[in-house]
Amino acid sequence: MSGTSASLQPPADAAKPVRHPDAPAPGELLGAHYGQCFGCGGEQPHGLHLAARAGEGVSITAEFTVRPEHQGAPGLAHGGILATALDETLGSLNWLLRTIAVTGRLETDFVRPVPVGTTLHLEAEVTAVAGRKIYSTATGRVGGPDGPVAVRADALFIEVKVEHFVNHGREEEIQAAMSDPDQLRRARAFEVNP
Ligand SMILES: CCCCCCCCCCCCCCCC(=O)SCCNC(=O)CCNC(=O)[C@H](O)C(C)(C)COP(=O)(O)OP(=O)(O)OC[C@H]1O[C@@H](n2cnc3c(N)ncnc32)[C@H](O)[C@@H]1OP(=O)(O)O
Repeated sequence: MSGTSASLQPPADAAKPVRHPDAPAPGELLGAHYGQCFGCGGEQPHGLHLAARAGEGVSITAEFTVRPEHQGAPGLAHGGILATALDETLGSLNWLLRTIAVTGRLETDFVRPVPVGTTLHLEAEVTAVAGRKIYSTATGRVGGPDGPVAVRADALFIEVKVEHFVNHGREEEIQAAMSDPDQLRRARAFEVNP
């Protein structure tokens, strides 16, 4: 079964997304926005280590290989992990808009089981923007970028100020992120939404 709830339908006056002039070029790897991020961080041993690449327009491609620590049923990826991979890919789109945003709603269809060892080929794009609301959609395919769809999602991200993280995040991680020597990650965290 698939379908999208009313809150994921952009309003009639929604705008087309506009790629930021300083967005990474198509084909360029985005890198992690935070080393400890479970989705993309390289310092997170059990994380997904998802590698996202800028596409044309406001689109992203990404890959994630299911490891044994990502199982739900024996030999199969946990559904929540697959939803995380979709969420992370969708979240990466916001860097192409140069907007900081968090997931408000994520609706996921699980179409096929995904065995351990499989590489999930993800594709996501922003479909519309209405004020602070960013509407986007993603698929994850198996067997190659043109293989059958195993998972798909529609999402609503909401633009936030950096204070969202500073006010709600645990102090020690916020301080560490603020002094991250990686200039690009600092820029993604602090300069996109002054
Ligand atoms: C110092 C270190 C910095 C680090 C910098 C890092 C930067 C890069 C980090 C990115 C990280 C990526 C990782 C992957 C993406 C996550 O996983 S993000 C984590 C998961 N998400 C969250 O934790 C969000 C938790 N929720 C919230 O904080 C609040 O509910 C929100 C989403 C900010 C919204 O609250 P709000 O700002 O008060 O906005 P609100 O007025 O309620 O809603 C605004 C509009 O959105 C609509 N809306 C809000 N929620 C929903 C919903 N669930 N369903 C439908 N509509 C909704 C409202 O109806 C409203 O619509 P309009 O009335 O304007 O038409």
